[in-house]
Amino acid sequence: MADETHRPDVQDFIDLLLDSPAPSPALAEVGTVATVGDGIAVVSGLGRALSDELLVFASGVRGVVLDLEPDRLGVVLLGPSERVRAGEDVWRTHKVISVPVGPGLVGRVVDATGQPLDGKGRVTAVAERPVEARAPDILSRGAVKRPLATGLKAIDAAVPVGLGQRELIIGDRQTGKTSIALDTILNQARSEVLSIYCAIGQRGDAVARVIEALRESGQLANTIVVVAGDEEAPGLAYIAPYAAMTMAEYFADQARDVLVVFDDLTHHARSYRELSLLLRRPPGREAFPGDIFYVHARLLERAGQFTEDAGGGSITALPVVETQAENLSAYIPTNLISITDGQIYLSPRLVRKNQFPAVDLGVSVSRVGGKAQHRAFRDVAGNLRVTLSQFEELEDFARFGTRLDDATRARLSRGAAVRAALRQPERDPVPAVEQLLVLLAAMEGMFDGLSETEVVAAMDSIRASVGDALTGVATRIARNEPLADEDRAAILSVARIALGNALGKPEDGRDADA
Ligand SMILES: Nc1ncnc2c1ncn2[C@@H]1O[C@H](COP(=O)(O)OP(=O)(O)OP(=O)(O)O)[C@@H](O)[C@H]1O
Repeated sequence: MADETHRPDVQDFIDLLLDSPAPSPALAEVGTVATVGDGIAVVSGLGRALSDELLVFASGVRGVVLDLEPDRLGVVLLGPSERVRAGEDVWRTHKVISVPVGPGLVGRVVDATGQPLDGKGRVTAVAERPVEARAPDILSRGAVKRPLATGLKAIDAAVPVGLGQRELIIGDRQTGKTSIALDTILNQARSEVLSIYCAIGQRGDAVARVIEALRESGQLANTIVVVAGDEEAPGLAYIAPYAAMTMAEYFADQARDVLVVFDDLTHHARSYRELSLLLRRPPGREAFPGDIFYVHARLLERAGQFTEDAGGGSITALPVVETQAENLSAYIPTNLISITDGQIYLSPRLVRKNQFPAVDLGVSVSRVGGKAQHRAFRDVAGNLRVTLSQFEELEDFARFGTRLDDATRARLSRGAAVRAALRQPERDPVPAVEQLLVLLAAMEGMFDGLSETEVVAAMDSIRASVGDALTGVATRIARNEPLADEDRAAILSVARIALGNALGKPEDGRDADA
């Protein structure tokens, strides 16, 4: 009897269900870590996860799905793998890996996920955008026709770079690759171009030096620094350049010109190779996975000059790649040479001669920049390459102690003077007018026969003498007009006086000597 009185009536049960708050179904897809190590985790039980989806581990580490297989996921970790344990839970986020974008990033040092590394507090973002994006189509692209001034005589005169171009900086270790990229960023203090420096797999002290140089010059305020160091998870190094490109795209959409430096893609390729081998993808040439070309092509294809309809901005990419023993035909360098619109090759031979920047003009080329070069430069620098290549040939020949005729000797002395004029210390980008003055003076033979110290003194004096006399020339250069004969004459007369002052002799002192 007692049992019967306590048995809940079916109607009561239904009433209870109806009175209770409506059940809210929540979809929690949880998987488990099967194995973990070296920046990779294999996760099971998340059969519906998508490629590039962000996953969150119970330990707080995040990861990106790179491999989709029926019974397991290959996940690249974006944090230390030591924190992740086999057997721990993993959740789907239903989001692809994204980074914050917006003006709040300018002047900041952030990691590959956009989190601050400079201790200046949270980054204020306008939005979050996926790190992977489709490259703009052909109709959204315009011609590269505006110059990007690097402030380096050897580059602006002979291997000019245009806004929206992809120019590779290539060379052996310690040939000055980073210095060229950094000087180009420093020179943007004279322009409206916004810079992004993306350090991939570099030692902390090397990155700290770059940040210090940017801070000292005040250019950090106009630059975003994205860092994925060599001590961090290889997954961060892998996504860093894509994250930097996403940040650049935000500004290009607002019609801004952006310069992005990837320093360097050799480390990027190595990180991707490491991840791919750990994920047991089949290795190809030099053990790189088969899609390594696509990895770099889809990154650099996102750069360009865009039409008004597509935002009107531009993204100029300066990827850096390291060669070994000057082998330009190694796998990653040849891939990048074929993806980019030209390369600036830095030669150890010139480094040994203390010729900095060590740009080898015989091997360097700019496939589109010539159209973007200032017209004034085209006039002056047209013969530069020829003069230098003839000089280098003769220089080798003259080493045998052959007796030389006067014409050959004159050519040698002109070549040596022009090469000396291309020298430039680090962190000292030169404005266009000053470059023109120095190059015109050298090409006209004003430095012939001078010692190296004399050429340096002469160049300093010439640069210091750019004043009111040349304002007209400066304006015409800025307006991209060619040099008139009067301009050349004005430049040469200013240069001649400056040269006389530098050598302690009025006018051209060498005549007085004779
Ligand atoms: N214009 C210059 N004048 C004098 N020295 C320079 C110049 N440019 C670079 N150097 C020197 O050359 C060395 C190498 O420079 P840098 O670090 O830029 O080369 P890198 O090729 O990027 O090196 P890494 O292989 O380590 O990446 C540095 O000691 C630097 O001070």
